[in-house]
Amino acid sequence: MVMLATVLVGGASLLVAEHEMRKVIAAQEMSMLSSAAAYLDRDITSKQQVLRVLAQSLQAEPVAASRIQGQLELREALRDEFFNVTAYSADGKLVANLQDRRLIGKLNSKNRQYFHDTIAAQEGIVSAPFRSVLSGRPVVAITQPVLARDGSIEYVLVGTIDLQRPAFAGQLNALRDRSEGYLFILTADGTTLYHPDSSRVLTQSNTPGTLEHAVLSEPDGWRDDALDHGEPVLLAHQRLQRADWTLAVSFPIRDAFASMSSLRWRAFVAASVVALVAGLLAWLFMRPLLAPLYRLYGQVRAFGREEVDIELFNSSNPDEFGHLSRAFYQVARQQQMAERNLQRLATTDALTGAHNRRMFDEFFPQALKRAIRAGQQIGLAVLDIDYFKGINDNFGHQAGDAVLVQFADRLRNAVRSTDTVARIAGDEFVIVFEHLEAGHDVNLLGQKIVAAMQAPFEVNGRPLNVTASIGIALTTELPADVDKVMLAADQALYCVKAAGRNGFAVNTVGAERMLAVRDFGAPSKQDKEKKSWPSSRF
Ligand SMILES: Nc1nc2c(ncn2[C@@H]2O[C@H](COP(=O)(O)OP(=O)(O)OP(=O)(O)O)[C@@H](O)[C@H]2O)c(=O)[nH]1
Repeated sequence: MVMLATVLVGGASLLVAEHEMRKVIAAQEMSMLSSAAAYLDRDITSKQQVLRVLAQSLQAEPVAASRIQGQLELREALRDEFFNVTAYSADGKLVANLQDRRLIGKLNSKNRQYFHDTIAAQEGIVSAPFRSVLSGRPVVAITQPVLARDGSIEYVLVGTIDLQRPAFAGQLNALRDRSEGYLFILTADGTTLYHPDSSRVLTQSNTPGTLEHAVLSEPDGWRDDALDHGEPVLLAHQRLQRADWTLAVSFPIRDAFASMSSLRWRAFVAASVVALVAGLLAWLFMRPLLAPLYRLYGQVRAFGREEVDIELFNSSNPDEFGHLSRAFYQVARQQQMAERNLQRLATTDALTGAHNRRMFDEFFPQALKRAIRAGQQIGLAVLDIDYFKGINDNFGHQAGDAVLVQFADRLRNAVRSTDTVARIAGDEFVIVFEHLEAGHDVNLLGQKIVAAMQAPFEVNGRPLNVTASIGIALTTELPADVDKVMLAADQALYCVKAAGRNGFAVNTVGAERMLAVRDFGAPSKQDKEKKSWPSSRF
């Protein structure tokens, strides 16, 4: 992350720097072009001035055509300013030639464009570039008419500039202090007037997509998305004032940013090294800080495998890991309690608080297995409240509920804490007696329960006698299965009911006969009362 961030920030900074650098280079090139354009403007003006002075002197003191050659040769400034200077009569005949007087009278320029333009304009012009008939070199002509006293054109003076003369190119290139890229000059119609590649001079191109078109179609300025022979270049251009020439510079981006590319690479390497070292140091620094987090993670996983207790997370550490551990402790504890609550609701009878049928069905087979492993006897009592329907019918359903609650309480109080009381149906309860030693007097169990019901129950604020029938099964021989134990207890219960209720019977599992039935004999006075409860269904 640190490395990525460093490289991104470094890359973005270099991009911004490159962008700014382009602007700086473009500004430098534009300023150079302005200087070069001003220089050329001054140069053209100065050349025109030299011709104008000559023309004025010829107008002031008219001379014969044959004497003009002498006039030209007298003026040193003409040789300094021009490649050659010629003079033509109004009909185009060569009357003077500074370079070679032998050609006088042998040439006629009346069909040359610059001659026509000068005659038509009646003033000096700067011509389009053309190949000189005299020298065979690419030249530009600067003309100046010499007027007769009547105002007509008597002669035309023509000064030519050799476009490939080292002085011309040298002066321009001297203005540039860069070796990358090159400078070139175009005329308005796309003719190349100057180019370092001399074969390009006098060629014409102005089709869209070319460098020439890019230069001529836009106002003075620069752009950095032009292509010069497929190579991206920064293109700057500026028009002259004295001629319809445009100076332009093509500057290869690759060269311009050669130093930048190497800088970019070095910056990338440096940033990578710095980021690596920083990342390593950060890791070394963070590792001991994060160690408690890894420890906590291991403890949470161990807790998930139920290998450690939840209390392990009740940390007193005042740091972030302590907070995290305690937060986990609280959440896990709440969940544990919610689960326990759910478990309790699922296994408890909502009315009496005794265990319910589901709990009994799970619990009893396990209790049997435990007894088998311990080699102990196990007892199962099935209880049914006598004439309970009559209680509901005569005293109301709420009274029946109150009896059930009190009945369950009395059962729990009558047995040991290791014995389990459950309500398995309306008025049916069971008690599982565990840890019974061999020879245990089971009658005592039945008697204890019967005795617990002796005191009157309290229903609607009034005493009510409630009795129960109890069938007890005892496993004398192990193993014994659940169904057999239940059947033995049910048989015992049936016997008690058949004998008139309010008593208990004990049955051994798998035995042919009943072990004992406690028979209360004739129904007591209370039993008679119960039977006399007014109920059609009773
Ligand atoms: N109040 C109350 N009554 C219930 C509840 N569950 C079941 N009962 C009622 O308990 C009565 C049980 O009736 P029986 O099975 O005929 O038993 P009994 O009247 O005690 O008859 P014996 O067992 O033969 O003495 C039914 O009337 C049920 O409607 C309960 O949660 N609350």
